[in-house]
Amino acid sequence: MSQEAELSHVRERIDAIDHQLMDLIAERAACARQVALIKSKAGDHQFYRPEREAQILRRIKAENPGPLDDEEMTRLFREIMSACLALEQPLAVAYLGPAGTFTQTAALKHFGHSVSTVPLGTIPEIFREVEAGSVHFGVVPVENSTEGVVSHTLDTFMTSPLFICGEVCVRIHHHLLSLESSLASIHSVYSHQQSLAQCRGWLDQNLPHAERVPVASNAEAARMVAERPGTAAVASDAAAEIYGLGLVATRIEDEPDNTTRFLIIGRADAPISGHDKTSLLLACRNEAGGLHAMLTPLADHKISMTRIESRPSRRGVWDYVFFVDIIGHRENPAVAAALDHLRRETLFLKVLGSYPEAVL
Ligand SMILES: C=C(O[C@@H]1C=C(C(=O)O)C=C[C@H]1O)C(=O)O
Repeated sequence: MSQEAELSHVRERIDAIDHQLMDLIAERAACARQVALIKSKAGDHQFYRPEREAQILRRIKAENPGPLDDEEMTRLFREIMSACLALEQPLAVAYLGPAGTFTQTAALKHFGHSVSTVPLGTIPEIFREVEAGSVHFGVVPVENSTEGVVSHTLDTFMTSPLFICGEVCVRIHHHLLSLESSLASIHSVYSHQQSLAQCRGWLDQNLPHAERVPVASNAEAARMVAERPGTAAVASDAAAEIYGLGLVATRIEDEPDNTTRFLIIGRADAPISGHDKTSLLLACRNEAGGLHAMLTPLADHKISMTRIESRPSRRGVWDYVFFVDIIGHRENPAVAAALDHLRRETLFLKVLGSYPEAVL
């Protein structure tokens, strides 16, 4: 067979597969519509089901036959589900803007591209809009593998009635964006203070004399730099594209596997998915053994803790509060028993939410 004939044979096969795929996706979308009808009839307006989506994505990952890797395969299914859900209920998701931030990347990674993303200026504003019901969910950064905790997010949870209903991790690559084409012409570098910190080593080495200017977000830095010759921003390639900037240097983060974890916040948490986490806010007695007494119930019920963070309470009543993440859903019997026990051992316990462990 000639190369032409061989190619056209395989292409015919691809066309036929695409046709089948389209029919199957359309059939899937019709099923999602049917689900919406059944839910509406029962007066259930919870169209978005994070636990069900997590289960589907986990199954896709487990059954993926290759040659596409798990990340690619789950990403494709993430988008199919996102489009199907949009037929049931178009979701509005607030994130820390402006357009082009890593928080927007996190929102799209978690929900897929069929949601509308709403940029807001500050973390407390995101909480307020979700509370007010003007958006369905919010996405906020909570911790970075190099720089640690995003304290603003934790502090906002102390007074918020909202729940955590999901988590998503994004690999962060920082680039140096500018109107200039050489490092020698750059006298100031703008970015969010976390990003400046994540690139400290590179900046010390390559731009030791440039002033570092912390601003509200990386994307805001890119927006400002687009109007200021002689400056540069540390931000994402999405921001470079949106604000028309060139990349003077790429991947300038000090840690190659620099990852940020984001939380999805909503007015309710998520039902059991089978692989869940629970986030807690605790205050213990300010006395010898206080912290020990707080952790004993977790150990007694064999609950693993994945994170513990202390923050000044800023309320005067307790000196410090602790943010603790544990494995398991609050409705799992062992977790429920540990929480009962914890309630007796601590001055204050608030369950910030149970939610599926990140799949993507
Ligand atoms: C179809 C449903 O509703 C939504 C859409 C889903 C999908 O497309 O698979 C999954 C969960 C929900 O977010 C459902 O609840 O099963």
